[in-house]
Order: sequence, then C-alpha cells, then structure tokens
Amino acid sequence: MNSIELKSRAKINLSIDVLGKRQDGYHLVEMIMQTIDLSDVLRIKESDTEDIVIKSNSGDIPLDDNNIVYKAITLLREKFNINKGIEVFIEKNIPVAAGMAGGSSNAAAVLVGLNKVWDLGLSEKELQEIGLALGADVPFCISGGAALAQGIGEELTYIKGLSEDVIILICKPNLFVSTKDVYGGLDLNNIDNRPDNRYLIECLKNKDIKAVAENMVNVLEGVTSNMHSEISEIEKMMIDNNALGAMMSGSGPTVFGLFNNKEDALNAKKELMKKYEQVYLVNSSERGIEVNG
Ligand SMILES: C[C@@](CO)(OP(=O)(O)O)[C@H](O)COP(=O)(O)OP(=O)(O)OC[C@H]1O[C@@H](n2ccc(N)nc2=O)[C@H](O)[C@@H]1O
Ligand SMILES: Nc1ncnc2c1ncn2[C@@H]1O[C@H](COP(=O)(O)OP(=O)(O)O)[C@@H](O)[C@H]1O
Repeated sequence: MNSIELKSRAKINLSIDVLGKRQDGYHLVEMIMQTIDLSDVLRIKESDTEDIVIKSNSGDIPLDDNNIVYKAITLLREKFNINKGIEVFIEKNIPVAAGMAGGSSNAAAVLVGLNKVWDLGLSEKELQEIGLALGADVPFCISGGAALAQGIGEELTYIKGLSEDVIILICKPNLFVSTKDVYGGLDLNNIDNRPDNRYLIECLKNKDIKAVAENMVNVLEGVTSNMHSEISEIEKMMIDNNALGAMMSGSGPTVFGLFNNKEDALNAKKELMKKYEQVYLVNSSERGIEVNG
C-alpha cells in the first residue's frame, strides 16, 4: 500500500498591510511571508476502506471533517473522482491557532503528498490553485520560502528571505484568537502605520537584518494586542534581551523576535519560559513542504 511522510512547516509574517476588502468579506493584503524550520510531520497512507481517518498526538485539533487535512483529502478525492481511503497521522509541533499557518501547512502537505501517492502529476502551480479553496495561506505553504503575498494572500512574488543564520525566537502565549475576528476588528480607515514592503524587500536582499527588524509592521497587531496585553509584554521582554526587533505574526497571538546573537536569544528564551510554555528558537527555511526519506 502506498504511503508517504512529509514535513509541514510553519510561517511567520515579516509584515502585513491590509489595503481593502472584497465583496465576499476577504481582505486584500500585501505581506511578506517567511517559512521557518518549525514543522509538523504528516504520515499519510492508503487504507483498504473508503474512510478518511485522522489521528494526532495533539488534543488541540479536531479529528473529524472539521480538520483542514480532512477537507484537503475530500477536495482532491472529489476533483479526481477517487474513492480510496486515506489515513493520516498528524504529529503536531506547530502551536495551534497561532498565526503560524499550522493548519494551512498541513493542508498543503496533504496536497503535495497525495499528488505523489495517487500519481496525479499536478505541478506546484496547479496544487496552489487547488489549495486556495482551502485557505488564503495554503498556496504559500505549498511552496514556502519567502514571498510578497498580495490579493488575499495567493498572489505570490518570491523574494530573498531571511538568511538561515538569523535567529528567530517564537513565543506563543496561551490565548485563542480567531483570524476572522481579527480581520473583522480592523478599521480600514484608521491605519496609521503601514509597512514599507518595497524597502523591506530591499533590506532582505542586502542581508540588512537590523533594518528588516526595525521596519517590520503588522497592521493586524493593534487589533489583537487591544484584546490581549501579553503581545506587547512579550515584545518588550524580547527587546529588553537585545532582539533587533519583535512583532506579532499573522493574526496572532504568536510573537517573534529577530536576533543576530545566539547568547542574547538564549537568554530571552530562558526569560520567556518562566511564563510561557510554547517558546522556540528557530531559523528560516527555504521549503514549506518536504518529503521525508
Ligand atoms: C492573517 C494571516 C496572515 O498570513 O495568517 P494567520 O493568522 O491565519 O496565520 C492570513 O491572512 C490568514 O489566512 P488563512 O488563515 O489561510 O485564512 P482563511 O482560512 O482563508 O480565512 C479565515 C478567515 O480570515 C479572514 N481573512 C483571511 C484572509 C484574508 N486575506 N482576508 C480575510 O478577511 C476571513 O474572514 C476568513 O473567513
Ligand atoms: N490540521 C490542523 N492543524 C491545526 N489547526 C487545525 C487543523 N485542522 C483544523 N484546525 C483548526 O483551525 C484553526 C486555526 O488553526 P491554525 O491553522 O493552527 O491557525 P493559524 O493559521 O492562525 O496559525 C484552529 O481553531 C484549529 O482547531
């Protein structure tokens, strides 16, 4: 029976601007996405029933048809008229509902994995077009790397990302925020500080990490940090420990800091771990999904 194991990596946003709103409620964005080497592992295998079975080591995600992995399998089965059963084990390491696209990345891994298991012969671009129906971040998660994302997040221009030696400290406070509510809470007529994405792309190209860190802006941050004071507290702890810059990722509540000194990053991690459980030191990565073995 056919099976495959894949790494499904998280992302952070180095900037988020929101330019407008579509008729269907989705927002038009302009943001810089960066894959990081924090990953879930998905073990996908064909089964001899017609069922879709999801298992996980995590108690934080649904295991029924609400799981985005279930939705991704269903979408492909319907599109290609396949009725084969699939079992997926999701080894969850990426914090859930964090602003790090854990779910979107899992969906991306399923599309990449089943394209191979079922020998569908789809190109990366075709997989991205299919993936958009599952979520705005799914097309980026399929390729990963670093990109300027426009439209609702699906129009991707690949750019030079953070070098792999930049130290990224991630801290996910134990709070729940809904992406829909955060976008809904944004007053489009009242955004006073927007990122200069062209400048950030130039700084990334020149490997000027200090300038990147000092110019990161996420227009969604005000919405989430108004609801939860922890966001700015974590940022302050990172800055007090010599982070070059710190910001909320996505719709939050994860905060990340950029460091060029390992000792500073380790000290900041130690400090944060006194109060928070989900704290990770990571680097950037050039691929969103990777087949193991
Ligand atoms: C904010 C971002 C930044 O990368 O990331 P996360 O916080 O989710 O990681 C994304 O734009 C999130 O993308 P994603 O999480 O894939 O969104 P979806 O599942 O498609 O949509 C969830 C809900 O968010 C809102 N939404 C999402 C994307 C977008 N461009 N405009 C929106 O208004 C919609 O209300 C939608 O119903
Ligand atoms: N495979 C999955 N991994 C993570 N979350 C999932 C998954 N399937 C469904 N969800 C649900 O999707 C919501 C958003 O989760 P996630 O994708 O981790 O958020 P974010 O994109 O903000 O990091 C959560 O409420 C979670 O229960």
